[in-house]
Amino acid sequence: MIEISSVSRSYGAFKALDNASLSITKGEFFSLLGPSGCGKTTLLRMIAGFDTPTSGTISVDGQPMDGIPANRRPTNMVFQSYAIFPHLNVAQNVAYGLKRLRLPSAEEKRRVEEALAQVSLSGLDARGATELSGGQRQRVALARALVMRPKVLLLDEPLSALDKKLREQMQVELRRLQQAVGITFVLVTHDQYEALGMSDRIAVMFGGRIAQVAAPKEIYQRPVNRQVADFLGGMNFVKAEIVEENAASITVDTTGFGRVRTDKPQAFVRNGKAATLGIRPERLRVLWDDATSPHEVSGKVVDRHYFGEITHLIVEVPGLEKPLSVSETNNFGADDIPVGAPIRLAYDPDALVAMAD
Ligand SMILES: Nc1ncnc2c1ncn2[C@@H]1O[C@H](COP(=O)(O)OP(=O)(O)OP(=O)(O)O)[C@@H](O)[C@H]1O
Repeated sequence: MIEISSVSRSYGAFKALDNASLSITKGEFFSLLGPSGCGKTTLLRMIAGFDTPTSGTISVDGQPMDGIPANRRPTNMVFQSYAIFPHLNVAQNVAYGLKRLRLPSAEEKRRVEEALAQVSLSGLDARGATELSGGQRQRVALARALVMRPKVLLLDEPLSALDKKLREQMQVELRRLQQAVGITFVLVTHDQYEALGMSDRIAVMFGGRIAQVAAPKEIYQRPVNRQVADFLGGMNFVKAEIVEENAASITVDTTGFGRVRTDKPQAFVRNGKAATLGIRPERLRVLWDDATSPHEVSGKVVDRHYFGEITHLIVEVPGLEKPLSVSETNNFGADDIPVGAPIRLAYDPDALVAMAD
């Protein structure tokens, strides 16, 4: 559907995007995720036609986009700032782009109503654009893009202006909307929860380069390197040495977790013998009383942070350079474990991931 082939974008000597290649499938909800300045907006703008690659090509539906202006592309963009016209009402805002198509007025009205229904704004046609909540403004911006029936909807941090509750609600709605209309969505975000929760696949970017492209679970559980692992949430890193590597798995030696064989993450490229073994804090579980596990480490609680439904325990384990961070639910009383207490932790070997250094 969208083919991005060796695309770079330089501003003077600075490479905002460095040789990015990517295939986005028809009907996919695809996210570009990365920290500020990693080049994700630059890539989105080039798909939209608001910017031009310095080298490389972008095709949509098999058609190269070189030289095709934004308004002639089968794409439509929803901006972070909404860019809603304050002097027009809701229906006029949504109809704005349609004017150029010179549709019969009944047909135009029908399409506006359809788009408003898609974003759950039916009945607000006559409302002034300034008389809307943040969430409603966001919906108008979406309806205005959808009414053009694009093949691809490009969304540049569309939810970043909303407060947390509303943002979470809109994430669910946006995902539902995408599934209902079946249009390919490409979303730019720096919020890992947003990307994990909404996407079919995610491209994680750093410094103008694509580090990993995979489904949310794969990205979260099998990050290719520490940078990706870190960006997607908490991760314990343990020093490791590669003893064997084949097409499907990697075997590493560690202190603390011993010799571990893990599935190989996609696009794993080793750099000598040194590697890192990672385990997410929620994949370490407290072993209570006499419970045992074939896979356990033991240590001492050195700090504790309470977060309502969960507690973060910081556990020093002999032989490990850094204490382990453990995220345990408070169902069983993790919030009552005192600092200084001895503790045993169980883990599933499948939760361990070897990463390139
Ligand atoms: N017109 C421009 N001239 C010079 N540098 C630019 C220009 N546009 C973007 N850049 C630089 O290119 C890099 C990538 O910018 P881009 O907007 O793609 O980042 P981003 O990942 O979307 O970040 P953010 O989340 O902050 O928007 C940044 O370092 C930015 O300063």
